[in-house]
Amino acid sequence: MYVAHLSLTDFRSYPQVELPLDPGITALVGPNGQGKTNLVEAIGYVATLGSHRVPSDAALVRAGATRAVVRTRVIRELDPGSPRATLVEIEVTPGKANRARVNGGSPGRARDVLGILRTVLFAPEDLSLVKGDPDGRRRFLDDLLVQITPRIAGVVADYDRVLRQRSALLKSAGAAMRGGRSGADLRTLDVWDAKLAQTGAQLVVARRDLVTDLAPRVAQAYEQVSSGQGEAVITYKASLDGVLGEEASAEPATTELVEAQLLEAMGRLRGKEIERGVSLVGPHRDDLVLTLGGLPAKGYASHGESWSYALALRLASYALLSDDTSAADWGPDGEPVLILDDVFAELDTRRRDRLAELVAPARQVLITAAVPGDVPEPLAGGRVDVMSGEVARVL
Ligand SMILES: Nc1ncnc2c1ncn2[C@@H]1O[C@H](COP(=O)(O)OP(=O)(O)OP(=O)(O)O)[C@@H](O)[C@H]1O
Repeated sequence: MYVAHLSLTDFRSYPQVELPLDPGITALVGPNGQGKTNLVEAIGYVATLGSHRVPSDAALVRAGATRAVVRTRVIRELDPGSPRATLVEIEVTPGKANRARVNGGSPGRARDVLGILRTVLFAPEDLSLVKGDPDGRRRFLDDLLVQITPRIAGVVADYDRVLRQRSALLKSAGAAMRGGRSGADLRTLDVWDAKLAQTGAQLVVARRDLVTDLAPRVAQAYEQVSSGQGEAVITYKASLDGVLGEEASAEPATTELVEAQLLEAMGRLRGKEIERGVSLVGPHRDDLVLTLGGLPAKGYASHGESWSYALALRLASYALLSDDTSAADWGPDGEPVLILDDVFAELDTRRRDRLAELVAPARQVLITAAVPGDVPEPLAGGRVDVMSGEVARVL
């Protein structure tokens, strides 16, 4: 698939901009702060309903405006030689539920457009996948899951809601106990335990399966990027195992089994959870463990190795999505749009050339760079200059 057109209204620095795009390679080039990343961020938003730079939507709306609109025309080839265009329009209104329209139809839930466009975006922020806290790695897994199986977005949203409500209840149960009262809160807690176990189990199983599929691709991508220096191994570490012991994940992870395990773990932790007012077990406490040559990447890997690892995670995601022939909701041609935001300036020449070689054959690659010379020769395809909110194709 590829994006044939991007149109933005009041998104980031752009009051209005139109950007026609071709398949193949496009480098968006211009000095710092001119709006290159804003363009690719918008394309990534259509695929994931999130920004790779900020956790909430507020900064995406142009200062002074109340809502932003992102429109893309996505082309997907259902059969060779028969491309189909889908127009996706998302209205971003911070503080309210975002709305989306497909092919000019009536507005619906934004979540319903997930699966139409797939992207894999690699950016300097990805270094935190290796060096940062587990929440970034959990989001990495969930974003990828949603691109493969869009309905998982509903499970993630349900889990977050249940988690918030259960935590509130744990706090009030703790306060009641300290005040010498008990009763109603504990009975209600049983209901929320069941809900947390039910939605949490779906997420844990989906993530574990995803990591199983991703692991060999990460190992291969790391080897390619680093020219065979060090073995990259990824594993899913469930917080359940910390409560029930490693044998909890020894059996094949069916949803029913994990649901029962989560319930048992919550039962064991109840006193502690009430005391602390937080949910201590479940996918919100899990992690994706990254090791390099048998050592944890976080804390041991060098800066360059951490970069290669982050890149390997993205290239592996790209390979997985490209190989996934179920291709979300509407047929084949699921190869995602590959976005490389500001990355070449950060890589040494060897890694730069290696990356260029690996991504050059992709269906559509969008690159941002402040200096044209940072874009390696094999990727010097189409160029768009970005300057003061204007975009101009360089012929
Ligand atoms: N919500 C917003 N409203 C108005 N302007 C914004 C908003 N968010 C970001 N900007 C502006 O957008 C510009 C940054 O754009 P962007 O990050 O796309 O730059 P860039 O061309 O990728 O730069 P660099 O090469 O430094 O990465 C900044 O000038 C910033 O002030």
